[in-house]
Amino acid sequence: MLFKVEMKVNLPHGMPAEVAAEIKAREKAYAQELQNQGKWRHLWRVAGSYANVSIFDVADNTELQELISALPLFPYMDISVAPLCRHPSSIHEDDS
Ligand SMILES: O=C(O)CC1=CCC(=O)O1
Repeated sequence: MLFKVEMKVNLPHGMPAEVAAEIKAREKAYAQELQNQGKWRHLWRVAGSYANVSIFDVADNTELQELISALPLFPYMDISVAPLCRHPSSIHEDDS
């Protein structure tokens, strides 16, 4: 199942820089692991914002919840999720 996931990062202003850097490093490693597994298909920065738009390819809602809630930045993000299905006008046969 494909899901569009929008994540907006809101780190506390008082968070020490080294703590933020350590969380971001763990976030990057985890995100790249999921991309290598094919579960995090797209990861795009929203220009001008500390936010991303992502496409996840997972078995079901439960797997998505497990993956997202394990993100190191999870406590500091506003996240919205939308399920996707194939558009009838799409020419890309792998859109499923
Ligand atoms: O910077 C972000 O948008 C949050 C994030 C998600 C995966 C990652 O490496 O950073």
